[in-house]
Amino acid sequence: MNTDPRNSARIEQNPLDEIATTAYGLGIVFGIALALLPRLSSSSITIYIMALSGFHFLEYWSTARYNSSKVNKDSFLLYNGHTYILAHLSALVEYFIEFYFFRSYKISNSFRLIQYFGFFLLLVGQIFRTTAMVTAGKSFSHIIETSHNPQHTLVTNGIYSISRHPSYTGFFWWAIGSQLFLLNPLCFFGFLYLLWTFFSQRIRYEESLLISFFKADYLNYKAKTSTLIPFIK
Ligand SMILES: C[S@@+](CC[C@H](N)C(=O)[O-])C[C@H]1O[C@@H](n2cnc3c(N)ncnc32)[C@H](O)[C@@H]1O
Repeated sequence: MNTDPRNSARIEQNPLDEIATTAYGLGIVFGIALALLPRLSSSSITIYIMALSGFHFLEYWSTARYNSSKVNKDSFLLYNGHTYILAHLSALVEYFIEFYFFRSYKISNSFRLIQYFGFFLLLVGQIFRTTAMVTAGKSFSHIIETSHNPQHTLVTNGIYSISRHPSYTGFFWWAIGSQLFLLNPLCFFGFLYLLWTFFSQRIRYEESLLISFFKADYLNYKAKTSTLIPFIK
């Protein structure tokens, strides 16, 4: 058993009432969406809500399980900035407006292939995201580390040998896939633009720090591993 206090979750950063309420709330949202699944003429919105609720639960769970010293009430990543909340609200608004005015397009069989592809991206995105958090373990942090701490080692194995930034790649394709799945053309392009801009800047900044921490080791890793986000080398 690991008794090193540096690896333990800090109780003052994890108010148990808040953690329990948040997890319960996410479970209720998931459960309501699941119960509505067979009752609606289009199931994509309920599956999207289940995927969103599952995503936020897994963010806390994988941090708590594999990176416990860094877990805190914000690890659910529910308050991920105004743009993030606005993006999901826009997706819901677009979906419902189009469902109201162009119902036949939203439930048409002609677009099934796009939806299947979107669902596939959503699923693969979630697998990349969670696997990255599990693989990186203590080297992972929701906030970019600006100084090198001794527990932070360079991770290049497992999913990090497939993509240099698997958690970002996963999040990128998850979000793009969700808009294909919802058949939301406006949010599809909006998400694509916002996410690409966000991740290209974040990766540039994160890598400048990683190079200062790991020097040639990171440069070698970078030279042989792609990001799997289009046009981000
Ligand atoms: C939110 S995590 C994202 C990790 C990675 N960019 C990804 O997408 O899987 C950010 C932290 O991970 C660290 N990090 C990124 N790539 C890493 C790697 N290959 N090995 C160790 N730490 C890494 C960064 O220093 C930063 O503090």
